[in-house]
Amino acid sequence: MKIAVVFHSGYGHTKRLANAFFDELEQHAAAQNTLIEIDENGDITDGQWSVLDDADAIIFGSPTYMGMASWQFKKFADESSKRWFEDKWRNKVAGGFTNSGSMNGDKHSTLHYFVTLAGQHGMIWANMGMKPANTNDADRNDVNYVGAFIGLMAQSPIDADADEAPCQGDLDTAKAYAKRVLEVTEKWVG
Ligand SMILES: Cc1cc2nc3c(=O)[nH]c(=O)nc-3n(C[C@H](O)[C@H](O)[C@H](O)COP(=O)(O)O)c2cc1C
Repeated sequence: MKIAVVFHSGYGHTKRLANAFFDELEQHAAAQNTLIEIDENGDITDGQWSVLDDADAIIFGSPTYMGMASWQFKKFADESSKRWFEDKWRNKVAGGFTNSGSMNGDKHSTLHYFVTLAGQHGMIWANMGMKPANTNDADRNDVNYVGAFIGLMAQSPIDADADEAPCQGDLDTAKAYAKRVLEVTEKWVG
């Protein structure tokens, strides 16, 4: 099972989330994983494109900026059109995560964009497969306190450093989502 995580992070908070997700993938012997960071110019290397082409699952990640994925992620997504022409990513598993300053912050637009991107490539979307923590007893550090079903959402206060946000609950949610991606990929790849 080959799982690739490709993400952008302007200031390190989304990278902290990506690292938590990736660390959980690495706990599973059956998975061969690669973490790919889109650089400040919106680029990845030819070797990294090859890793994506060879993967069974590709997980997209970006901060939410002005209600959408960052322009660097969008540049990467536009570049992926070269794969679209050849159906290179067809039937790979896809998933995605985003992080933003507000609890809501229009993160849904970013995840929806990832779902659309995955659909254009003919990929199979892996949702969260877990309940939100939304009762009276719920705590900010509970798994899926931000409460998304479609993909992973995290929140980082805008004045928090990247070594303190997203909070542990969101990092635990990233780990739970990594398990979900492993489960879906294993079933799909067989
Ligand atoms: C250009 C820009 C636009 C932003 N737009 C939003 C937004 O639409 N919604 C939101 O909740 N936070 C927004 N934020 C806050 C970031 O999402 C937040 O600081 C996030 O943790 C940044 O992640 P990063 O460190 O991976 O870049 C914005 C920040 C920047 C710099």
